[in-house]
Amino acid sequence: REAPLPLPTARSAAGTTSRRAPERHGLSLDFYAKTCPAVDQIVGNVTAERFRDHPASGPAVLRLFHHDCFVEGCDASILIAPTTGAKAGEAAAAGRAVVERDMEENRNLPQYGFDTVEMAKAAVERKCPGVVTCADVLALAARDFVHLAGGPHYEVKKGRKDSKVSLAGKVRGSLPRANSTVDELLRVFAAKGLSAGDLVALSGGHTIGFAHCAHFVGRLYDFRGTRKPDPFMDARLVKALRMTCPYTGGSARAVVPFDVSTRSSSTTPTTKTCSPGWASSARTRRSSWTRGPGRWCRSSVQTKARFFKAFVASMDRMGSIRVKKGKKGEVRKICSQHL
Ligand code: HEM
Ligand SMILES: [Ca+2]
Repeated sequence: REAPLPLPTARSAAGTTSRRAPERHGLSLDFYAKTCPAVDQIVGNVTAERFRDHPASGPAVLRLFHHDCFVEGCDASILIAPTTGAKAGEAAAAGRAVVERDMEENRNLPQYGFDTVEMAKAAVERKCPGVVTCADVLALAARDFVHLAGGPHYEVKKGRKDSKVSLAGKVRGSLPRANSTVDELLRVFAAKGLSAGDLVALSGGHTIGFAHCAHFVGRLYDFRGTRKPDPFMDARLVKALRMTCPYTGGSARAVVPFDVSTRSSSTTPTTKTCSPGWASSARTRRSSWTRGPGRWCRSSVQTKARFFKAFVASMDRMGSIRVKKGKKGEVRKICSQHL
């Protein structure tokens, strides 16, 4: 019997560095107490309606929040509209992307995620014009959808300013990729001040949502030139995924839910978090944890309560990355356009 691994709980993750996110970044729960006291509720009305009419908005918004915070901090830089018209032609001709959304990493972020944030922001603007930032609306909406989808509820600290720029050049290397090794993921997270514990907990975001077949089809049929599936993947999972994702001739638009049912698997957070999403990158033998990435993952999300606690703490840390204050930022009126 192997000795139990240290658990990457919220406390140990925070304790590994001197980070004290909330105070350091000056975010607070009552930031809009005087200027827009009902902001949580106003956003909540919109997210509840969107979840009812268009549930896929939930994962879309959660992912937006992640893609925002990892590139230049949580400043709504991801929300600036992609290049269109003459400028798009010029940029394409020069082989150059302009804003973050022009980059390949962000191209398949679903439009309904952006629309949802825009709707929530419009509702807030009607009640408290020019006060609440898009960055804060995004943080609140992401929180709402986590809860609506059956996850934990938590309070969101506010006070983030919106960015004055959105630059395509800042994207490369800032976001984790589907084929990153664990070591690469750890580096990307560390560069944002996030620990291995945060990486595991936040991967729980993949409890909801969808992935395009292209991200993993090689692992289903020809893992690293072996003409066999990835040996680290559960055979039932491979079978289930192959039904949606043929090796050739499939639709580039086909997606599968992260939380694929393998029938005999239970629906504990352990299975959900550590299965498709985790198996994907936690397989490399070169990593320090690889003697049992699954085991490491499983041990940290053993119980729902523990996983929820770690997830909430890590969301708070992710939501505090490089927050802009004062004149360093703006309060946009429409999230897709700078002032
Ligand atoms: C740990 C490193 C991560 C990697 C390698 C990763 C990778 C991916 C990939 C490849 C997809 C599928 C995209 C598509 O095919 O359209 C995806 C979707 C998603 N990711 Fe991540 N991601 C990571 C971290 C996160 C974090 C930190 C969160 C938020 C807490 C998150 C939330 C989501 C959500 C909710 C979706 C589904 C989006 C939808 O259905 O519209 N991811 N991710
Ligand atoms: Ca950003």
